[in-house]
Amino acid sequence: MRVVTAAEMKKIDQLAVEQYGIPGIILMENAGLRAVEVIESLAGPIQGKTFTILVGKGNNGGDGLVVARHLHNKGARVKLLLAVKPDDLQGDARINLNIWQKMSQPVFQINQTNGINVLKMALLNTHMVVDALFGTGFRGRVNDKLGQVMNMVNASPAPVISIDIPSGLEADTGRSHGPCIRAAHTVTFGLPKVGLVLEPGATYAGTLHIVDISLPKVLTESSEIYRQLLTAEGVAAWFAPRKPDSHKGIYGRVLVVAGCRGMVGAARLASMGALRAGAGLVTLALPGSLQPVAASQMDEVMTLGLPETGEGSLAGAALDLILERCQQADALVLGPGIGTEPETRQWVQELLPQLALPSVIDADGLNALAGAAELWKQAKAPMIITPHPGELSRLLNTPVQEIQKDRIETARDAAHQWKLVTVLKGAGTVIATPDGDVYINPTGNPGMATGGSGDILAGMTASLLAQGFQPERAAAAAVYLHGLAGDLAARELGQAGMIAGDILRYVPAAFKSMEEGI
Ligand SMILES: NC(=O)C1=CN([C@@H]2O[C@H](COP(=O)(O)OP(=O)(O)OC[C@H]3O[C@@H](n4cnc5c(N)ncnc54)[C@H](O)[C@@H]3O)[C@@H](O)[C@H]2O)[C@@H](O)CC1
Ligand SMILES: [K+]
Repeated sequence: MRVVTAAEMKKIDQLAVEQYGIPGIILMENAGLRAVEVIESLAGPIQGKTFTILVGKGNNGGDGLVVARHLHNKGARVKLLLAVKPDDLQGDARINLNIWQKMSQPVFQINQTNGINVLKMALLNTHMVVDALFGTGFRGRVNDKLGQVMNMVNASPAPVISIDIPSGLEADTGRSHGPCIRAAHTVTFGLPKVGLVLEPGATYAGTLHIVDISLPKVLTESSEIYRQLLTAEGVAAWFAPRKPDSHKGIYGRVLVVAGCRGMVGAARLASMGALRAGAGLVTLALPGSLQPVAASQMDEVMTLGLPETGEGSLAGAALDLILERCQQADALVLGPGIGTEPETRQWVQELLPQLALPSVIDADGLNALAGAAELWKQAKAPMIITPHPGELSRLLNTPVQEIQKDRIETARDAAHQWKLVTVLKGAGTVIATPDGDVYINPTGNPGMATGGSGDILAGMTASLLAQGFQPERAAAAAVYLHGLAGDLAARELGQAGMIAGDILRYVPAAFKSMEEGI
């Protein structure tokens, strides 16, 4: 599903009206009706319930007026508060205000002297607050009076449902520059807006309901919109069912080059991540002295001990052996826990241009390339890099704050510049392709900010590469399923106490949940 900026959504709305002849007021009516359906699904029968509806002057307010009318018709008590003077409303929003007034329904104005008191009383006795103050046309910050209103609504115990986007939120960034509604639910129209899927906007929006308002599919599926939200259906469609006459050779061989003294766990987690994501065979290549312990911990993974330095990291002498093993593998994971010795940096830089199999470069593999990222351009096969903001900061020589300011465009630039799939980890992981497409991941939770979580992802990604996935799909599907495994683990165990091993244990359940979620 595509994810749009405010300008892109506005253009789609405009084309729907001007090119396809769908009257704007029909779109508004559909928006309001769909919002009422969501409200009904959350609140149960509407008859006799009380709703407080906050209405702004733009089309978002117009949607709120449609909601008010239908809730009233279904027997609700509706308290409608306007943030502006009635005469400030124009166009379709004005038409809907007129209809509401002709139905002899009262309109309260927040700006009148007793406006705040009316709101205070309303909030004491309401089942739900409908926030239709601002939509995608919002810019900057609200004035103090509206700020006070928003703070009162946020402090009220009644659940808030935001229309299209929480008021006060910037649709293009997911940030707010002042007070902002914190919704329990958001009903958004046609397509999700960027600000609803990036943090902190995603948290402000609560549960997201994406509803159809009859916009033509050619507009909502236009390939001009380069951002997509990963969904269970979308990801599941990339997987073919296992053939009855399967054998392990079909599901690919993964070579994991990982681990050093003190970081054998990273190697283990990456290897097990590859197996849990379905690879047929996984071989772990690691410093020779660590082989016995790794082998004793994992029955299902083959191990290969390689020459090591005095400090217990893979030595330069391992390079040829790694290249030899690469010839027997379908995909490679390079980097988890290989350490940061200068010798490591050297052999990684030598290895990279010689790689001829699809590879995932992670963790210390990335650190070894800080200042030498251009080497990627010499690789002979597709590559995926999986940096967290700190690692990308070292690769780009850009401060972390700059990267976090615009995660989508930063990842997109990196993917374009280096011609490889770039997975920028963190809340709302972004997967960018060299062609300029971007996937945004909605799964995952703060409990996954725990050592070893990324090693599992690297293994899962290589696993899908080995199973024949195109690099961008391997990366996107692995990120989605890894996050889902984390969500399932958190649901069972809580965020604070879960560890990487728990994420690993829930990877099979994540696959199952994705398949069943269709
Ligand atoms: N055909 C369409 O365009 C449709 C639009 N829809 C709704 O329309 C919304 C977009 O409508 P609009 O473009 O009218 O935008 P909004 O409804 O977000 O309202 C913007 C209004 O608020 C004012 N404003 C912006 N920032 C402000 C600030 N900081 N303080 C005070 N006032 C501020 C603007 O000057 C403008 O008058 C969508 O979010 C959606 O809810 C839906 O009705 C479906 C159809
Ligand atoms: K809103």
